Amino acid sequence: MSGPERVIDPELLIHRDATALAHAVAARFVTALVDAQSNGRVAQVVLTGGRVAAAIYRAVAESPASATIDWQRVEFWWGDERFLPPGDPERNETQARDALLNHVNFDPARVHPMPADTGQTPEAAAEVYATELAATISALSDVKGRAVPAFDVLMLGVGPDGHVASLFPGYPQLEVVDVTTVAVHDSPKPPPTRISLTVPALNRSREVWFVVSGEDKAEAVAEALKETSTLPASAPKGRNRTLWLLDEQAASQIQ
Ligand SMILES: O=C(O)[C@H](O)[C@@H](O)[C@H](O)[C@H](O)COP(=O)(O)O
Repeated sequence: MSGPERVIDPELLIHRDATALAHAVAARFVTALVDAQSNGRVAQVVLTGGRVAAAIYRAVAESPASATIDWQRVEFWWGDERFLPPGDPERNETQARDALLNHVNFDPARVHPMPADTGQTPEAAAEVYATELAATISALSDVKGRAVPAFDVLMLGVGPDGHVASLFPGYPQLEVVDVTTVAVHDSPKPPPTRISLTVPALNRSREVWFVVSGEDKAEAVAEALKETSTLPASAPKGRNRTLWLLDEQAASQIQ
């Protein structure tokens, strides 16, 4: 029986604007990967979709410091995906390849996109991903039997409704705890069909980074930071650190 998990208070870092945020998170991302690799690990990162994430990926690709990363020893996962045909420009995988992966010397065997729609159901695709993920976040545990983090950095955008990945307020997937990956139908954010990691899977990371920009997110950010919040964005917590990486607009309603 594992003891109570330490409660990690969220840390807020507020940046002048979206551009400053993207470059600051890119610098943090580079450092986190270099630190993981300096500990002899393959750096395990979980990417997300959205405009803020895309700006961060571009800033990483443009950063001279990213040359200090051994990109062959970075393993890429996704926190969620739009269930669309392979190569669809709306897929988070396509966005990440265009903005980052196609500019670095990654190891294809270490890039794990969520399955595209090739005729199977999103449920079957979610199961395929859960199996692929299991090899990495299987029953790894420490000497006291506690599950240990599988990821070094897990990045999450936040929607105006407080969604993260493809876990939306009031949707049943938010409560799922017995599997790591689920299908989502009728998403309020188009496109409607998606695949998402569940909260327990999102929580298997040393660090969880919420990357949020814009006035339209300010209410969701302020709400998610309340102890009593039930928003999806209030659920993911890093084992070591939970960072809210914000610009001033997104932080403007925090009490
Ligand atoms: O597939 C998606 O759409 C994303 O995973 C989603 O969770 C996104 O990160 C947020 O909606 C924030 O998006 P923006 O950064 O574009 O506001």
